[in-house]
Amino acid sequence: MESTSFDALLAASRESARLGQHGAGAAQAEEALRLRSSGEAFSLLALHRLRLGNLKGCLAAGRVAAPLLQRDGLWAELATLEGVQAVACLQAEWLPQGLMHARSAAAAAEKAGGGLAQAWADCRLAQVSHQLGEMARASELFERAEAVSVTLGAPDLQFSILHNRAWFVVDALLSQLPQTVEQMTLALQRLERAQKLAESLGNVHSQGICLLNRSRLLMGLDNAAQSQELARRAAALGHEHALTQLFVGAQAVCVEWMLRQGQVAEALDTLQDLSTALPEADLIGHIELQHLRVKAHRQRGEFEQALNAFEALHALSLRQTKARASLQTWAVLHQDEVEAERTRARRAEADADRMRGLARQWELEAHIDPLTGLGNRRAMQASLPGLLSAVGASRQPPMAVILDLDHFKKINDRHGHDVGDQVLRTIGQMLRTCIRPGDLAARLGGEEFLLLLPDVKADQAFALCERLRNLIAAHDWSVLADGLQVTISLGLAAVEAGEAPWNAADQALYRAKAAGRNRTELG
Ligand SMILES: Nc1nc2c(ncn2[C@@H]2O[C@H](COP(=O)(O)OP(=O)(O)OP(=O)(O)O)[C@@H](O)[C@H]2O)c(=O)[nH]1
Repeated sequence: MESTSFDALLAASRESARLGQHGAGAAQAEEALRLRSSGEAFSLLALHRLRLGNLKGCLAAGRVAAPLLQRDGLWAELATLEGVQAVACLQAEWLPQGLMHARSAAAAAEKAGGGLAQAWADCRLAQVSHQLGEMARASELFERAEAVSVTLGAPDLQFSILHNRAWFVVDALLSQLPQTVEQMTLALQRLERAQKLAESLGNVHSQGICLLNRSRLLMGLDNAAQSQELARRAAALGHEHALTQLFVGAQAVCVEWMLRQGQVAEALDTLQDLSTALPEADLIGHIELQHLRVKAHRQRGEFEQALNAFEALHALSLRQTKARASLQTWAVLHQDEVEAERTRARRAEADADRMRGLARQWELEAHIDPLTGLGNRRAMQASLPGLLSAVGASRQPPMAVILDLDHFKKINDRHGHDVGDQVLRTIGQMLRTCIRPGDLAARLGGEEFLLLLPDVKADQAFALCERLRNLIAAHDWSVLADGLQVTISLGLAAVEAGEAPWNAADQALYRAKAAGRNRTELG
């Protein structure tokens, strides 16, 4: 039950990742982790948190996930996770760690084997290389990864490569670095291709960021009308799927357009609404809005307000620098926290293992007769549907044999209860050795045993009964007690569908007892 809901939550979180619905995906991964500690669930959580802009949370989940995936030899999953962490480090401008994670991704991908994991790792390494200013290396890696993604038909990887290559141009544009028309046009083409892939994948997050970045590039190329159209579509997607960063980014493009149109009052009103909507922690978003506010006041000649806005912008930038610096030291400072999380994860897993072990043992005990080690009545009832469904092929119902010790009360009375127990145990062993691998033997209770024999004709089953009866009668029981003799009576009949599947065998046994015992009767 628990494992079913865990598996379902994990699958749902994976599906949310595929569809770019990261708010829901993070909640599903967290819910799954409440049931069981799992490298895959932590890894999904890291991905969702990255997409939601929670970089610290992403890295925290990643640090717990990595050793679990490594322990289980899930190299492809580990490569993906390392790639996600590399991207988180890049977003925090923590390049050395980004490089480390990208290299770990490549190492894990090599262990995983197969071109796809390696191509993803190349893509991550390319992103880091670009950020480090190694443009030629970045292009080479991107091209190698792209060739693999096309050959293997991996549209999500293709999307990532196209989008990342275009993003470098958009990023430079946002940082007010001049870009050539050729660079912007090429980036736009890549994003158009990426957009088609995102649509075919049905991933709303990917579609949204494509629309947004296309609208930013179009603004850079002074194609305002089309830029507005795309920004509005991106904002609608962001609003519909609670992707706040997307929504605010797209609205910021609209504000930019209002400013170009001279609609300054409207632009300032919209900026106010956006600041309220954006979570305080989203510094990048607030900085973008504040940039626009400075621009708006300057445009209207409100230099004092522009100066105030600029000071606020400066304060935000300072906070961002501090946040980035603190994120860089965070991993070191919070080593204890991470360790505690790991210990908790290990303990939860050990607890879950123990509970699973106990459950298995209880399940087993509930079906086993402790005296003989044979199955009990419950075990027989549980295996009956399987036996009967196999009947279809052979068209022959299993034979049931009920076997009962003769005058067992006298044995107990004369030789003691312990000897009686020994007799029952010995009979259990004899039954076990006499039946074929597909046959079932159980102790129904007291001195009564049941055999279920699939794929056997009545005369063969009768012969087995007689062999057993003679074996038991001829056995040297005196090793257990002086003068001890044991015989059995057997009733044999085909298993019947319905409430009392071995009723006919029971009736036959009754006749065997009535006819003088130590004999087999066929029902
Ligand atoms: N030693 C021992 N005796 C048991 C166990 N379970 C049931 N018995 C005894 O088995 C005896 C069964 O007696 P009855 O039902 O009269 O049957 P019987 O003496 O074998 O007579 P028939 O079946 O008519 O031949 C009772 O005395 C029970 O106490 C057990 O686990 N160990």
